[in-house]
Amino acid sequence: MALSGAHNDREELRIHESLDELRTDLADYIAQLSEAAVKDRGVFAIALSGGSLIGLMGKLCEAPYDKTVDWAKWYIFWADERVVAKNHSDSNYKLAKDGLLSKVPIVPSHVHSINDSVSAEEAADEYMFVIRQLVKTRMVNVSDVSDCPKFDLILLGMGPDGHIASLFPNHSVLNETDEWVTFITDSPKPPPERITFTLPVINSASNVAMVVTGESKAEAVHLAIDNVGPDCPSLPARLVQPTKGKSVWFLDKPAASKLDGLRFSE
Ligand SMILES: O=C1O[C@H](COP(=O)(O)O)[C@@H](O)[C@H](O)[C@H]1O
Repeated sequence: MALSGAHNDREELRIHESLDELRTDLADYIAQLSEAAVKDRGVFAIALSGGSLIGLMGKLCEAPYDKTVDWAKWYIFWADERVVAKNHSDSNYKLAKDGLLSKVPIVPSHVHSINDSVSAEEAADEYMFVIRQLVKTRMVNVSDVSDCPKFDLILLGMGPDGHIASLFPNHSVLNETDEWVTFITDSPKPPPERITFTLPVINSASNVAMVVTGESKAEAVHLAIDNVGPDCPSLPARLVQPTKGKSVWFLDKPAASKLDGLRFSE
């Protein structure tokens, strides 16, 4: 690892020499959290995002993880989803199914994707209902601070504009505090209709991982982590601050290249 450190006892920064090294560290991290949650509660409730994240999780399909992870105990959700058919190339579900879920022995009934045959608003409402039922049975834990679901792990990517899940900069969706899951119909990044976990749910998780690679994201990483400028408080990535949980940034060197105080020797 090029560098590993902590801003405070709840926020960790892991900067990797190579994507291969990042992939291995990410797989180790997820496997360890899965093992701990299964030991503690008998299940592991994990929420995925779309985009580059799924490719970076690829090592989980390989030895030793394919055999050592207790896949039957995984309950899978999406922190955000595009409102398109499940077989559409824009679907975050399809991305995860093709790249991960079809390659490991996940229980199909534990995979909680959105209803793709209703409107964005209805899909968000239905998804919240599904999560509510699983909170009642404690398949998903509940936060004692916010009464929100407390996922064991929420995995987030970040766009070059600093968006996470489908929470975009300066969008009114950032102010949603009543709902666990909400919808937008005007995403600046296509496709326009999406559903997304809200900030209170993300910040209620036990663990949040932000997995970000590439130079195009270096400026947003700098703004989010170095907390620069009071004028950009609505940068979504900056608003990820788990109330009681822990957050870890997984970065490669290009994504970390604009962080204050970091100079890498080649
Ligand atoms: O649209 C989305 O973008 C973000 C970031 O994607 P990336 O390809 O730049 O990593 C992703 O995290 C989110 O789930 C997705 O819907």
